[in-house]
Formats: sequence, structure tokens, C-alpha cells
Amino acid sequence: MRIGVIGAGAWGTALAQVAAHGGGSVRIWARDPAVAEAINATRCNPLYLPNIALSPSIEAVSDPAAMADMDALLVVTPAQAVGAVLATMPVGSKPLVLCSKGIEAGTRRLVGEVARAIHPAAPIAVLSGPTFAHEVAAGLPTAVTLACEEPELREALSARIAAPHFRPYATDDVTGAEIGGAIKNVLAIGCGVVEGAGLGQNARAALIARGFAEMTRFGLARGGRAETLAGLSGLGDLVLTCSSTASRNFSLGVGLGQGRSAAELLADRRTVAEGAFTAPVLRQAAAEAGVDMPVCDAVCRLLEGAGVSEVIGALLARPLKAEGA
Ligand SMILES: NC(=O)C1=CN([C@@H]2O[C@H](COP(=O)(O)OP(=O)(O)OC[C@H]3O[C@@H](n4cnc5c(N)ncnc54)[C@H](O)[C@@H]3O)[C@@H](O)[C@H]2O)C=CC1
Ligand SMILES: O=C(CO)COP(=O)(O)O
Repeated sequence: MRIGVIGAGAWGTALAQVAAHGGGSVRIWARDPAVAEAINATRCNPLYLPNIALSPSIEAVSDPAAMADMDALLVVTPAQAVGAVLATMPVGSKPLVLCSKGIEAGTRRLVGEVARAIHPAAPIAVLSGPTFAHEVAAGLPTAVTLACEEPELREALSARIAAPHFRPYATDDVTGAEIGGAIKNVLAIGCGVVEGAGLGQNARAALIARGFAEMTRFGLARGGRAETLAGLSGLGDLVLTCSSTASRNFSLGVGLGQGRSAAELLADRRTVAEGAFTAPVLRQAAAEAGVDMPVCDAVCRLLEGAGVSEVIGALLARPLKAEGA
């Protein structure tokens, strides 16, 4: 199976490296021709994944037409760009494996819903889990959720993408897998705020647990399953990104917790912190679904510029409730 990777940021490049394991043929599309040229010339992606020697079976391109003869496409652009980028791609009935984590602003669609609307003949899969790109690219072990409703395709994709250090677990719950990955980014910002404001490790653990309750409520309301939300793409990724400054979302939260503004922090970055885009859309989607998400709402308010002590104070002062409610 020839694998095409759409998006040559950190994660697209790391996934290309996984798919090239054992000499598998991989073509990676970069929006910026200079990135494609650098990968082909130096066998490295100096801008997005420095210090990783890329496999010789990875070829980089910047023309979407070059993806026409791939057998399956991994979609790895920032979530807000998936619709625009997929509209330029020769997809037809090729399987699309969605690896971006987010919800589209305006439409409130999950990335899979965006892809289905543009390429209705393409079968959809989702790959998501605890996967810092630099660790995966360096060959450190992890496990991921591979979600797809079609059993044969699910099996074929799992077999193609698996490597000794990269272990996919299969499910048919595409929605559950997508929702975990999107919401954990918002919660990671919240945990970064706790760290930046010096609120302590108890607070961070409490936020992870109550955040997971919100992720589960929203995921169930949108048709996902509890076991998926408690799996690698949900709880697994939540624990990873809520506990490490290697997470862009967590580190954005650290800056907010130290009193810096979201605008200032985001202006400094070339790489994407998806939670900043997902948070306001999630607030709308949660209201629409009638799901209470006070932690995610607090993250929204912090991104909008509300003060840390005011927001945390309001969160803690809400009426007491039962844990399972
Ligand atoms: N970096 C990581 O460890 C992981 C990232 N992800 C997800 O993968 C997705 C991509 O993340 P990264 O590769 O880390 O991003 P990145 O920030 O390293 O790179 C983003 C890439 O997308 C391109 N890009 C930016 N705006 C674009 C647009 N409007 N149209 C087309 N291309 C555009 C950039 O040129 C760059 O190649 C995100 O949804 C992220 O949440 C998922 C798992 C791990
Ligand atoms: O999704 C990720 C790890 O699974 C990467 O997290 P950040 O985007 O917060 O760096």
C-alpha cells in the first residue's frame, strides 16, 4: 500500500517515517515547496522536525497532483486547514486517514465530517493517541487508536501502519476517536494554566479527572463510545498532553497562567496549538448538544483574556454536585 501524507509539519513527517518503516513507499505533500525541497535534499525536515534522519523511501512533493497514485492518504494538516487542503487533493475513493485533532470553526464539524462532505466516496479512518511527533520519529514506543467502520480496511491500515515501536489498536468508533483528540488539546491548555499559575499538582490531577468527565459527556452526546474515550485517543492522549511542556497546548497554557495574553503567545509560534482554535468552537458545540463543560469554558475565557484568579475562582465556586452527575 503506497502511503501519501498530506501535511509536512512535525506530525506528518513523523508519520511518514513510521509508514516508511521497513522500506515502505511514502510520499509526503508540503504546502511550502521549500519544505519539500529541504526534505529531498537533506533527508531531514529542518523547520518542523529537526535532528531526525528521514528514511530514504520518503519522497517529498508540493504539487497535490503528485498524490494521485497513492493508495491511502494520511491527512495531517492543522484541523482548520483540512477542508481547504482536501479540496485540492486527488482523492476519489482512496481511504483518508485523519490524523489532525480539532473541530472546524464556523461549521462545528469534526475533521471526519469535513472530509466526508468534500470526498463522499472516500472511506474514512482516524488515527489518534499519545504521540509526541519527536518521540515517534525517534523510534520510541507508543500505541494509538486506529478507527474505521470498514473491517477489511481497518485491518489493512493497521497492518500497514504498525511498526515495532508503533502499535495500533482497532475500533469502529470513528467519532469517539476524533472527539478525544480534539478535546484533550483544550484541557491541556487548562493544565498548562495550572502549572504556569503555580496552582499545584493536586489541581492538575483534579482538572484532568473533571476534564475527562467533560470529554466523556460530550463524546457520548455526539455518538462516541465510553470505551474509546477511556482509550488511547481519549484518556491516553489527555494524560500525555496534560503533563508535559513538550505539548504545544500545555505550554500555551503555561504562558496564559503566567499572565501573558493568548494573542502574544500565539504570535510567537510557527507550529499549531490546536486547542486555541478548538476551545471556542467546542463551547458552541457543547451548548448546541446541551452538555455542561465548565472546564473547557474556563479555558475559553482565559484565551479571551479573563484573569486567572477570576476564572479559577468562578470554577471552584460553582454549586456543589455529585461526582457522576
Ligand atoms: N506534533 C505532534 O506531536 C502531533 C500533532 N498532531 C496533530 O497533527 C496536526 C498537525 O500538527 P503538526 O504536524 O504538529 O503541525 P506543525 O505545526 O508542526 O505543522 C503544521 C503544518 O501544516 C502546514 N500548514 C499550516 N497552515 C496550513 C494551511 N492553511 N494549509 C495547509 N497547510 C498548512 C504548515 O506549513 C506545516 O507544514 C494537528 O492537528 C495536531 O494536533 C497529532 C498528533 C501528534
Ligand atoms: O497531540 C499531541 C500528542 O498526542 C501533540 O500535542 P500538542 O499539539 O499539544 O503538542
